[in-house]
Amino acid sequence: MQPGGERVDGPAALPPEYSGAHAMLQARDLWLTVPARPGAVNTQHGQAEGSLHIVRGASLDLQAGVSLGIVGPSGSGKTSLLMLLAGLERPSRGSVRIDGTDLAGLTEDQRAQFRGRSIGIVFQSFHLIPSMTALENVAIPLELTGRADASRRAAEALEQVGLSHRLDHRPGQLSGGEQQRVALARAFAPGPRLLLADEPTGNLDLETGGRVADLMFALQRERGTTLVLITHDPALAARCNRVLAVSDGHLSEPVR
Ligand SMILES: Nc1ncnc2c1ncn2[C@@H]1O[C@H](COP(=O)(O)OP(=O)(O)OP(=O)(O)O)[C@@H](O)[C@H]1O
Repeated sequence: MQPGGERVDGPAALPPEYSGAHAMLQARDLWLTVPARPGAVNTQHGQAEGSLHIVRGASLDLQAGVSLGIVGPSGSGKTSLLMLLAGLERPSRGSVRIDGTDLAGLTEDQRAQFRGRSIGIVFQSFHLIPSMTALENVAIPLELTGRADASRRAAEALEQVGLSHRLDHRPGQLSGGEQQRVALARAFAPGPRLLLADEPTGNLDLETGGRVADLMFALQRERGTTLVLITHDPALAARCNRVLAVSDGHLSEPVR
């Protein structure tokens, strides 16, 4: 990683507060270091036993409304990096600022509230609550952030992903593509400034995955949401404004 991190510029018509030096998402020298198993020799990075550096000095600046694809081999640290950006993991070193808020300055509860309002997350395996209907799954984050009209907004969000005829279906009664569309509705419904997507098409066949990706990019552009997309698929990553690669915990320009 170059000193100062990777700068990813936004589209031409950015609001003034997010142009220039004001990055919407700013990660600085992020490290995630965990203890290696007692007695285990850490050969992964050729270093002494005792600690495992899963993310190693990742930095980036991302302007509002920009999409960034992150590629890299299995086990290289992509999901771990995303967890740091979401504030779901605490960095061992470094900082994450989103819309000017330093995640380290928030308590656990404040971070959860902040995430609920400002960050949408989409996972490979959907992570819907099986006992709840599509409508309830989408309404939950809205209720948690205190929206009085959660149910109406959830219904609108499901309509926007073409699922107004599936409001009362539980995840087990939905196809994989439909479940991921529910997950997209859930992620976008609170109007997040940042969407973090971890292999959102990884559990879907090519055609269904393509349709889910089309929908995700359409919503992202329409809402001006900043997107960080993790994927194994170079073609999907290439749909983003910019692509970076993770290798052995390092973030860098991908090798072409
Ligand atoms: N809390 C943890 N403790 C120990 N090792 C961990 C922890 N979290 C992740 N790892 C290890 O760090 C490495 C990176 O994991 P990560 O899930 O970030 O990779 P990835 O690039 O997302 O992989 P994949 O593409 O297969 O999902 C893996 O070897 C994983 O086993």
